[in-house]
This record gives sequence, structure tokens and C-alpha cells, in this order.
Amino acid sequence: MVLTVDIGNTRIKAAVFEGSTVLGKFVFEKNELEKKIKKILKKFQNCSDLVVASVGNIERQSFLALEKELNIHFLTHEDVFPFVNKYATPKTLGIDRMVLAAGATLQFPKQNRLVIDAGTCITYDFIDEFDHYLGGAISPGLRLRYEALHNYTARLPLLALEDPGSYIGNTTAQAIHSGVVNGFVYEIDGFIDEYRVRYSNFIIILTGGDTEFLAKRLKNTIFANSNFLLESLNQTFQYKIDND
Ligand SMILES: Nc1ncnc2c1ncn2[C@@H]1O[C@H](COP(=O)(O)OP(=O)(O)O)[C@@H](O)[C@H]1O
Ligand SMILES: CC(C)(COP(=O)(O)O)[C@@H](O)C(=O)NCCC(=O)O
Ligand SMILES: [K+]
Repeated sequence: MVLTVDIGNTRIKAAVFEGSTVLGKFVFEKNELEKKIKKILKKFQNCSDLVVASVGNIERQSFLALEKELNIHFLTHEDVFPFVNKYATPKTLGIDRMVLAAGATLQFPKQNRLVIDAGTCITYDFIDEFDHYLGGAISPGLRLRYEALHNYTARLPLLALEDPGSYIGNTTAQAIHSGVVNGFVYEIDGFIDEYRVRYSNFIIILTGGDTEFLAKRLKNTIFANSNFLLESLNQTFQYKIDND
């Protein structure tokens, strides 16, 4: 059994895999890391490996205490990945994006793939049919947009996510919801349309905390899978074992 852990900038997601089957999935806050991991390992005592991708402020050292219990794999740029990295600054590429690209490459062979991760940030990652990772984009995520409007103005309230009634918001609240939610959806559909100009065929994988909210609002056809990063972590680990 393998325990995969995805440490994002907002939350931690974890899943236990037996082969490619998910036996359990967990979401928790960063201050609960140790407590929750111990609880998961108590429940799934056959876990032999722990695989971590962290873009948050949690480092390798946080897992050292567990080394007696199981093998720790804290993924970095030094690991083997199933694509050719064409990013001009490969060392600054987020490890989460590398894992997503690995999952897309392994799960959808020999085709162009666009991975969209709607988390704290929205990340776009494109891997072409020759398994070249080309790059993509980083923009503020849904919750971050609401928070940024509030934090960097004097008069805008902090609102909780709500469906905008119309794109013409006629109150402050409705104008914010329209700007944030519609802007988010238009941006993603706009990026997809732009990729389509250059690549006639590609598959689109949508993941991240806002997957469900977003999936039904996009005009483009996508594979929506909020577990894609955790599944990709499991696949990246299997790939590492086979190719190291
Ligand atoms: N309980 C929750 N706490 C925080 N964000 C949530 C929650 N449920 C859904 N979200 C949405 O998930 C997004 C963060 O996604 P997530 O994948 O958890 O981020 P990260 O991987 O960067 O930590 C936010 O934009 C927010 O709208
Ligand atoms: C862009 C990110 C902040 C996204 O993080 P997330 O939204 O998943 O929490 C992360 O992938 C990161 O820190 N990237 C480094 C810069 C880069 O990928 O080029
Ligand atoms: K992201």
C-alpha cells in the first residue's frame, strides 16, 4: 500500500492506494499534518511507502520521524519523470505541476494534453504528443480572487463563493460574484480556445479544489477528476520504481 500526500498552498490532500485502487481519501489543514498522517497509518497498517509532493511551506524534515515505519519519497526535480521538460527554468517548476504532467503523460499516452488545476492558483500545463512538457500559465484561483479584491481595496467585502445571477451585477455583491466567478470561467474557456487554435486535438484534464464547481460551467468538454493529482502521485511513484 502507498500513502500519497499532496501539500498545496491551501490544504493537504492524501490518499491510500493498493495498486491503482483508492482505499481512502483525506483532506486536512497544514497544522494537522502529523496527527492525521499517524491516524491514516494506524488505519492502513500495510502502508509501505509514503509519497509526497509539497508546494506549501512543509519540507522533507516534517516526515523524518516516520522513516522508521515506512519509506519516505519526498519528490523533487531530481526524480525521474516520464516527459522531457522544456520549461526554461526547470528547477523553479512546481513539483505539483510536474506530477500532474507525469500523470497526464502516463494515463493518456501519445496525445496532446492540457492539465488545468483549479486550486489556490489555477495552473495550466501542456504536454504534447511527443511527451514534451512545454509549460502553461499560473493565475489566481477562485478563493484567491475573492480574497485579493477584499485585501487590496478599502470598500470591497470578503464574500463566500456564490453563483452570479447575471454577468451584469447590479449590487456590489453581485458585481463581485460576476467578476470573480464569470472571470474565472471565461479565463479557462478562453485559454482552452487559444490552445485549440494551435493544436487541433488535445485532451483536457481538470482537477483541484474547484473542479466540481467549475466542471459544469465550462463550455468545453473536459475530464473532471478532483483526485487526479493524488492518482498521478501514485503513478509517478510506480514509474520511479520501474525506471530508477
Ligand atoms: N473546505 C475548503 N477549504 C478551502 N478551499 C476550498 C474548500 N472547498 C473547496 N475549496 C476551493 O478549493 C480551492 C483550493 O483548492 P485546493 O486544491 O485545496 O488548493 P491547493 O492544492 O492549492 O491547496 C479554493 O479556490 C476554494 O474555492
Ligand atoms: C503555481 C503554484 C503556486 C500552484 O500551487 P497550488 O495552487 O497548487 O497550491 C505551484 O505550482 C508553485 O509554487 N510553482 C512554482 C512556479 C512554477 O511552477 O513555475
Ligand atoms: K494549482
